[in-house]
Amino acid sequence: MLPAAPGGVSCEVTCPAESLVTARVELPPVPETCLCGLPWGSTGAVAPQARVVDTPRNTSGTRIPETHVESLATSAFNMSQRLRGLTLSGPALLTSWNSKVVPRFAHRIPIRELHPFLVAANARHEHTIAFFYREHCTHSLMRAPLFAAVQPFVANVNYLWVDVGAPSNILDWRRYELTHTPTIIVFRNSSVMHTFPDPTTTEFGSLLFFIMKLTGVSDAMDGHMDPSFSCPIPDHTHPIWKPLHRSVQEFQDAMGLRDTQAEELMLGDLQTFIDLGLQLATRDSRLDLVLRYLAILDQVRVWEDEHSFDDAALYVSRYCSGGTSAMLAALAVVLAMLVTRYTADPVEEHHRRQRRRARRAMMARLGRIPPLLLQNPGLAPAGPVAVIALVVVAASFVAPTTASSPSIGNNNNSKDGTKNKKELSWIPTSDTCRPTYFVMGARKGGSTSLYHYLNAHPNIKPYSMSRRKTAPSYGEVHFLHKAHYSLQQYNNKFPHLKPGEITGESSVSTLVSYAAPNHTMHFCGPKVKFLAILREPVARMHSQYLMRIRLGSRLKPTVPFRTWAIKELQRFEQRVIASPNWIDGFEVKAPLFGPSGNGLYEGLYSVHLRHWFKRYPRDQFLLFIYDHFFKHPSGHLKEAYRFLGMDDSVVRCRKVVQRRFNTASDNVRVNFTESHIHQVDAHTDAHLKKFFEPYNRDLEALLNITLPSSWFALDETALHPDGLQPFDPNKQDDDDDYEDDDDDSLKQIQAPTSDDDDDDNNVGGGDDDYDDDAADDDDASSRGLVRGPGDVDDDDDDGGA
Ligand SMILES: Nc1ncnc2c1ncn2[C@@H]1O[C@H](COP(=O)(O)OS(=O)(=O)O)[C@@H](OP(=O)(O)O)[C@H]1O
Repeated sequence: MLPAAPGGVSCEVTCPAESLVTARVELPPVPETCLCGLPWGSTGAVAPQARVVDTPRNTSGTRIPETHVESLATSAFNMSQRLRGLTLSGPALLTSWNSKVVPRFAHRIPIRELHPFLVAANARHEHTIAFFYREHCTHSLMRAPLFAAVQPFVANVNYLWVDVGAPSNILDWRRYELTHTPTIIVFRNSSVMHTFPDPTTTEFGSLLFFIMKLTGVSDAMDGHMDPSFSCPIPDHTHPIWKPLHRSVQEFQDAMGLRDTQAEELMLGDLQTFIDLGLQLATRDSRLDLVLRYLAILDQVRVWEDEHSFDDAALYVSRYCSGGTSAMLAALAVVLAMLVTRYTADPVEEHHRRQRRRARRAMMARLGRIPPLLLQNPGLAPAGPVAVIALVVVAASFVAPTTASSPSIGNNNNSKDGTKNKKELSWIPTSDTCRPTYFVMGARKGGSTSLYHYLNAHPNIKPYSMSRRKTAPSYGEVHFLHKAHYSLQQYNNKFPHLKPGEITGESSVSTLVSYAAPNHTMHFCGPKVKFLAILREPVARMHSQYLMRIRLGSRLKPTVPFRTWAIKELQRFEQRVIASPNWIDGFEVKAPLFGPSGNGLYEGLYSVHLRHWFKRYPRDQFLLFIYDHFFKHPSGHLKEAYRFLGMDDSVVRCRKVVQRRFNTASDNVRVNFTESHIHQVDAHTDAHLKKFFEPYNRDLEALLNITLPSSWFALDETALHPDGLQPFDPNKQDDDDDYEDDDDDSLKQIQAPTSDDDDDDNNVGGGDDDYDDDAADDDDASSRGLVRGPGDVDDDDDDGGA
């Protein structure tokens, strides 16, 4: 973003990936910040105000007329006001519908009928020009009049409107290699002659452009070309599609609206639609609809790795093709904002009263807003957008902000200890999760000890295992990264809490899970807190290796540490090669491994933390360095208590921290005597340290800390120019060293099976040695934990303590 210009805001406007133009425009003043990354398709009646401050060009370097960019930018800007992170792209699309520039398609054939048609046309040696559209693709609709306008001038050709229809037509989409709508394809003798995905110019019309291109006069138009824009056809092979599509359907079903009905309702009477949404937002029974829709947005966000609801809404609108979804997404965002503002944090019964009061206040204010709007003629042109805007502004006026809310465990008091009636609390319902803090790792970082130390506090209650529990709790629930359980089943794993009490869990895969931040936000809300102990990555890796051998968990005692390290490095590199975009500037863009992780991947703390920081503010994390924590454990434990809002004077911390949990001797299953091959030799240590060095430096920068020098200390002379070398270069690493997991005792400790795909959506394909259940092996068995059969899937457990 550029610095604000006098009297306005400058921002870099870049079209989404499928568009072509990059330009910098100066925009009128807006609250907070300016809006970037708008869909260029959001056009409509606007008052031009944006000013281009450099020369817009498309990706092929062609200069784009400034006036055109200005009008598009202004149009998008005006219709998509940014309000506290919200882009109302739905209403923006809606405006173009309402303006009635777009006729409904008069002539159409479904794509399924196109092939027989072409075969028949072929028999007659005819050409066919087909305009592929989707009913709810705004861009298709906007191009349609241009296509229609040219029709009278086209002779001796079949002129077709082809409805690409629903996902069930995917084979036909593939047959014609359709990726976007609108697309124009010219067929000759029933085979494709030319394909023009969204060939569009506002001045000449898409087909006219096509004809000019055919006749060779198109070069003359280059200076007048628009940036292209179109609706991508959803990738139905992508794993997200099914849940996304299902969620959208469920949402619309739950609202009692078919897609077209919703659309008509919106088009016919936007105010009614908004009123309906607001009613939903104020009724308990319907809040889950909003949350459900947020789940859709979350899915999209996980997929696209976007940063805010408006981006997610944008993608929903694209992948669900059109105005309805965009509108619903935008509306859902508004509602969600209202909901989250009015249902902020923890637990107890008396907070329900607060919530009821808050809801009454909200309803009163909402009831007042439309008349206010009507009385203010200045707001009239903004219409529906302003309605939503004012609702949001009004809601934020009466509701507390996240920053001002109290910390967990002390949620009824403001920071200075006085009661603040305006501060509302997050009330866990069946829709929210019971734990309010998470020890998130790192694996082998001492998290078991930390979790036990925390639980020594009388008001911090541990994760409760089932009634049939056979071993002490280690706090791993495997919910946030795998979603094996329903929320209710998850909550049942925790005790019921009295006022002033909190509970939490410790699943060491949480830190590295790509899906967990979104899951946590979705199920546990914005106020939960996180603790982690970060251990020097090579030591951490070594500890993990030894644990696996001691437990006989997929690693034979004959495998030297160096061999395992090489194998892990290779796995890491293979995954990186398979997913070249997984990281960008130490920011993870794609999950490289599932929760089973990888010896190296798990030590890239900055990468994982940065992913978390995108979802939760930094001050909700308490991060310890292993070396520091265990040097002065009692002082740091007190700090952890205070961080969780608990009184640190009621526990004798010095006594509590005397015990070490989950040490080497706690997790021995096989007869194993450590020898030199199990140690970290200088060569391996040097190469691994070298590997981790940039990530550790990045961690220092991210957390603004100085790590202990031991994290970087390496013996340069032990480095080999060709990288980490096996003990015997002639000996291939034998996969037999990595045992198949046919050990029943290990199977017992796996998390319950589920039809759910791995939420982390590994790239790089399967690695049989390391499936996701290995994570659970690590999490559970690593701690010497022996679960009884009922402990892992005892979903009927009422969890009561
Ligand atoms: N008080 C104290 N001081 C120093 N070190 C300690 C302490 N408590 C736990 N530990 C060490 O932490 C390692 C176990 O970490 P985790 O509990 O996070 O392991 S796990 O991922 O949950 O399996 C494990 O490390 P290794 O012994 O190297 O395997 C524990 O010894």
